[in-house]
Amino acid sequence: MGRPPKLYSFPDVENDLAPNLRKYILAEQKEALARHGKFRVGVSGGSLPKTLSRALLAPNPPASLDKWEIFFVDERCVPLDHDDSNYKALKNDFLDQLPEDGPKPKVFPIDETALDDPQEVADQYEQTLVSTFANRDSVKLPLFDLILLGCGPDGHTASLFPDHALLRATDAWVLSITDSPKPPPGRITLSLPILTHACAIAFVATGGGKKGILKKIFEADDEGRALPSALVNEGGGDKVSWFCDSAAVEGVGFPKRTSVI
Ligand SMILES: O=C1O[C@H](COP(=O)(O)O)[C@@H](O)[C@H](O)[C@H]1O
Repeated sequence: MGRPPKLYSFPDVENDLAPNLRKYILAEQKEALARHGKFRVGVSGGSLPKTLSRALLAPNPPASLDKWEIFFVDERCVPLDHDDSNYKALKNDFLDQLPEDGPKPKVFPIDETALDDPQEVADQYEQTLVSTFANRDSVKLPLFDLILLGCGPDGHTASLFPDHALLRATDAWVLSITDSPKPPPGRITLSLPILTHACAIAFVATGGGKKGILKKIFEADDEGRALPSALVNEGGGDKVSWFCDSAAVEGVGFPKRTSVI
């Protein structure tokens, strides 16, 4: 690996990982606000929203939350109130837990009008990105301030799955998938180049169910190197940080850090 990612390992999610993730996110927020007065964040579904809320809600939500713009790195093509919806997970675990009278982020869910046509959902979401990011960068690629990713037990991240043709897609910002190996089959996802273009990229992977796959990703042999999460490591280099607990990194030989400075 040229510019290796940072691998953080914490004994416990609640007491160690969450406060360090908070410190990291607030540092990225500070830099983003200094750069352009906004904090544009891409979030995942799965287990991420729960850990995010542990990190951000206590002792109090960030004061500048009204400067946050939250997008989804991937979404399942289901109604926003469906249990499989990544938006619903973020809403239940984080948005609905914010104090009523406090600042609120601006959130960009998918359009629900064409859920039976994932390509249409992807095109609409790409248009959302185009209109939001249009004044920056001359928009060759949207520049997220922070991307927060999960890593599935098979090494997938966002809705980019091992060996899938979407891993080679470079033209569109938002891609559709109709044969996701993990249900539901219809989904949209940011493409790999958009993920790795971000200013900062953080994976959150916890629990013993992740340990085998993290070993493969960080050992990066032929099989491991080709996994979607490993491709983010390769493309993002030292912009990438992994927030893991001891159970997830057991047996991983890669150098580990124990605290965000
Ligand atoms: O299906 C998905 O899975 C991944 C990983 O989820 P996790 O529960 O193993 O953390 C998630 O990052 C992605 O957003 C989601 O759609």
